[in-house]
Parts: sequence; C-alpha cells; structure tokens
Amino acid sequence: MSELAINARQLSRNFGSLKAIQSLDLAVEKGCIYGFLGPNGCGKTTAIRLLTGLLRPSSGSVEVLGQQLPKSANKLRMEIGYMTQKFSLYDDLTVKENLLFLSKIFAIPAKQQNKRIQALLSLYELDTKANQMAGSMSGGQRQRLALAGATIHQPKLLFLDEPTSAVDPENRRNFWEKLFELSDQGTTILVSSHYMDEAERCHKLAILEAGIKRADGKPQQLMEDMNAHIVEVMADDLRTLKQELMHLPEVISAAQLGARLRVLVSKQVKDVKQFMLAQPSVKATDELAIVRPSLEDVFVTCTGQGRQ
Ligand SMILES: Nc1ncnc2c1ncn2[C@@H]1O[C@H](COP(=O)(O)OP(=O)(O)OP(=O)(O)O)[C@@H](O)[C@H]1O
Repeated sequence: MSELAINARQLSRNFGSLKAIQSLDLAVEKGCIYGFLGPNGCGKTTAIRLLTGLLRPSSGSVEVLGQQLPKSANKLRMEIGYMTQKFSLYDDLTVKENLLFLSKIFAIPAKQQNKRIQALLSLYELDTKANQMAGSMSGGQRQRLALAGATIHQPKLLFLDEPTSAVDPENRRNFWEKLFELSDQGTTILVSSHYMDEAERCHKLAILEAGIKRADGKPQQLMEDMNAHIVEVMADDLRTLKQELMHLPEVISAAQLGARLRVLVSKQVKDVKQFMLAQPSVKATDELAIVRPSLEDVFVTCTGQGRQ
C-alpha cells in the first residue's frame, strides 16, 4: 500500500449539540488529489480545519505526514498549505507585497525570497500584475494569487476549500491544470467542492452529508458500483410522470433535463424497462434509454438528495 499523507480514524467534532463531523475514517495516499464532495453545511470546512490542526477533534485521531495532530500542529504548519474559502490575502497590498509578506511568515531565507516570488508570478501568470493591489484583481487572478500564496513554502500537503466557487469555467479549468502540475511534482492535495465535474477530476473522493462520509473511492469505481439503474425517458408530460414516480419506493430520484426525465431506480428492480412501462404515464411508444451513471447520480443515490 502507498504511504498515507492523511490517516484519520473515527474523527468527530461537535459544536454544542451539532455533530458537524461524525466518525470520519479517511486514508489519503501521498501524491493523490483527494476530493471532499458535499452540499453546503455538510462539514467540509470543519473536516479540513481538523486535518490542518486548526480545530481540535471531540474524539478520534489524525495523523498528517506521519505526525499526530493536534500535538504536532505547529511543526506541521511549515509542511502544509491551506487555501481558505474566502480570499485571505490583503486587498490593500500589491500582489508582490502579499507574496513577500507570506515568504517572511514562512521563513523563506531573504536571499531566496525574490527568486521564489518571481517563479510564482510567472507560474501563475501574474507577472504583469505584480504591482497591482490585490483587491482590484479579477476573481480568477485573486484565486491564482491565493494558490501562489498557499504554495509559497512548497508544502507537501495542500488543502483547498472550495477554491473555484467564484470563478468562471475557463479559469476553473486553468486552475485544475495547476493542481495537476503540483500533483505531478508530488504534492498531495485535498480539495473540497460541490461541483460534480470538479470531483470527477480527483483521483479519489469522499462524499459527505451532514458530517457523515457516505461513500469514498475512485470516481469511476463509485459510478460502476452504483446500486441503481439510470433510465432517461422522453414522454409528453414529464411533470406528471415525475410526481408519479417519486411516490414509488424503488425510485431514488427523478430529475428533468430538458425534454428528458432522468430516473434513478433501485437495483432491487430487475427489469427496469418493464418497471417503467408499468407506470400509467409511460406509453409503450415513449423513448426509454438505459444510460451510464454520472457522479451526480452517485451523489444523489448515497445522500438521498433526490427525494428532497
Ligand atoms: N465554529 C462553529 N460553531 C458552531 N457551529 C459551527 C462552527 N463551524 C461550523 N459549524 C457548523 O457545522 C456545520 C458544518 O459546517 P462547515 O462549514 O464545515 O460546512 P461546509 O460543508 O464547509 O459548508 P459550506 O460549503 O457552506 O462552506 C454547519 O452546520 C455549521 O453551521
């Protein structure tokens, strides 16, 4: 087995009576991009804060880069990078000043600071922005600066909390290119997201709901192991059909996608076409197609979101 960058056992954190994280077991292999996928409030930030040593667990244990948390939190600070959900740099400092400030915090020797900053400015395409106030940059530029800041000390392990929630698809794609480059160089990355396409790019991921890990594994494996058939139906009255289907215990979810209804049916049903044709709103002439699962289907199946 590969070495683990993160090894959490039965990790829990309560806030009063709220169980924000419950009995989380997590094994993140070194060099991997690991995703936390889940809706708002499911505990992604809390889990990240526990894994960075910023928050103490109510119970359970965490080992990060071979060291116990929270005991070794200070020592680990130099080995991990953390890009928080909100832009955490200074709006009223220039791009270069922000990086210079961070290089001092992370005790980069004075002689190396300039070289490291220039390398980051070039890598994150910020050369022409070096003297611009961070507060006046676009969302994509701020995000690249935040990543430059989080990696200034070349951490072995990088935590990114919903890093692309405020940027357009092209900037998101570019950002992921940078993450793959970091991963290729051996950095382990744990990234939280609620975007399915983003989760699909991860080597492995965990699906969280209400503080509980509902599933984990490689995205492809999670899709292959799904305990549901997926049928797309083209019928005249999709709204009525949807209402009809949602009353059936075998139906996990039904979502309209343009002119089709995408229906997830439990694998307890052996012949899913026959099952669909037995519904009053489905006619024998309606188009029915069994399709391959997506990560969103996995998510809906293991969190019960489709029934809400
Ligand atoms: N310091 C705190 N005190 C009390 N409750 C908290 C605290 N931090 C988090 N919580 C609660 O714990 C739950 C999980 O919050 P968390 O921020 O970890 O979720 P999240 O998945 O990161 O959400 P989002 O995607 O909206 O950032 C929420 O119900 C939140 O209100």
